[in-house]
Amino acid sequence: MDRIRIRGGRRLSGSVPISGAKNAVLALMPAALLGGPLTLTNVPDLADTATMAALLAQHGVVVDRDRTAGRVSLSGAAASLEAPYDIVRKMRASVLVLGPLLARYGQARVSLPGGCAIGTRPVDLHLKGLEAMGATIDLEGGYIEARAPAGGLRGARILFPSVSVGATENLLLAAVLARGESELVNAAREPEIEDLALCLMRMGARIEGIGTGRLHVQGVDSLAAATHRVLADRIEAGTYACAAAITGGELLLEGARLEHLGAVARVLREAGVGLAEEHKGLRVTRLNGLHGVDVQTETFPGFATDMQAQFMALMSIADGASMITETIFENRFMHVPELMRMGARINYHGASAIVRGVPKLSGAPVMATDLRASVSLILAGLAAEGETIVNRVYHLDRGYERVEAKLAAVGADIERIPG
Ligand SMILES: CC(=O)N[C@H]1[C@@H](OP(=O)(O)OP(=O)(O)OC[C@H]2O[C@@H](n3ccc(=O)[nH]c3=O)[C@H](O)[C@@H]2O)O[C@H](CO)[C@@H](O)[C@@H]1O
Ligand SMILES: C=C(OP(=O)(O)O)C(=O)O
Repeated sequence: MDRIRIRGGRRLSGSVPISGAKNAVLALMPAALLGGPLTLTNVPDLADTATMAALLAQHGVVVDRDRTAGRVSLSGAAASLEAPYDIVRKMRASVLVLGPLLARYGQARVSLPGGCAIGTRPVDLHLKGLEAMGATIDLEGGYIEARAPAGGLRGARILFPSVSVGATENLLLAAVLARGESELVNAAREPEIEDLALCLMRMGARIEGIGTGRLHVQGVDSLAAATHRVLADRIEAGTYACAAAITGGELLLEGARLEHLGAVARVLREAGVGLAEEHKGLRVTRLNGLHGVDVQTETFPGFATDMQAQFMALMSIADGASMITETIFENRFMHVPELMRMGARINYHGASAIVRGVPKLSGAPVMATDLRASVSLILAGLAAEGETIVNRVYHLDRGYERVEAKLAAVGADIERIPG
């Protein structure tokens, strides 16, 4: 297994190209099951993109992927309507093939994704929404067995009792080919959903209310070919913003958009980080000292749960205390004991952690159990005195394209040690 070695204490400066968003591309690629061909550009070269490509290929979609150019073309009809356990267990977003398969082919058999390190993550809202559209769902042998009524899925009014990014995406993907009108109420408003809706519109879908919590969809008979550029990854951008801040540096995040950071931008500014939108992207500067700021994770435009671990690393060297409350996932503090091994002072109980800033962190061998936890340890390593070795880098490779190369290019002393 690869590891990453960091020798901390270097101030970062320069430009970092922000890749296409992992969480957008994982919802966009399954749209190819609805029609097409679909060509996506600005596709990040990630383990998760490769997993989604493999899943679609085993469904029978022809995947033409140019990793260097960041382009994926997806064409052809599905020959298999089954998403097998061996692929779904690697990546929960695989469940996003369910809505499209059911809408276009009238049936699907998709492995239940199960929980993961950050929480139990059920898919009940996805299934209830599809049932409201007339589908019959059985859970059998660890699989979701779904069947549309004769004549196909029917449009429906779906009121989400709580906001779910994945359920909104799955039901939007299903509603665009359902008969009649659908309304998704209390839908997630994350920028990745707007990106999915815009791509579906390019393919011929009829959607109103894009960017709001209420999506109206008028089903159409078929979707046609389209080309769509994946939006920039706001979580990668937020992560590099923390890298600039934690090293006292300045970075231009090429392609990043301030409006997509939501509350992350406000909180970073309160902490003493300068953010300015420029023609090429977002300039991030650590102004003077860093101050402790309290945050609570929320759905967009609130503070993203996917930025919580990185912000905690930053707060670990701020002046004063910061209370960080995780409201989205029940077990998303696995970075805490590892940050503490590097000298961070953190107390946590239940969903809240109090971080009392220390003047210096010290390098240590550390291990992470999920994607954002891993990158928070890299951030801590950039600021720490001495050497940090981050183990289990495969988590990082799910969501960060060439992280060590991007950081080394702006002055970090970082390298990958092949395992
Ligand atoms: C590939 C992708 O885009 N992943 C993102 C997506 O995950 P994902 O789509 O899985 O997250 P959701 O928004 O669905 O989950 C939010 C909360 O709702 C719960 N829930 C969800 C569905 C359901 O049917 N029942 C239910 O109870 C979840 O357990 C969780 O506690 O949004 C999360 C919240 O912004 C991000 O952290 C993930 O990075
Ligand atoms: C939790 C995340 O992703 P996923 O939903 O793919 O596990 C993430 O991107 O931080």
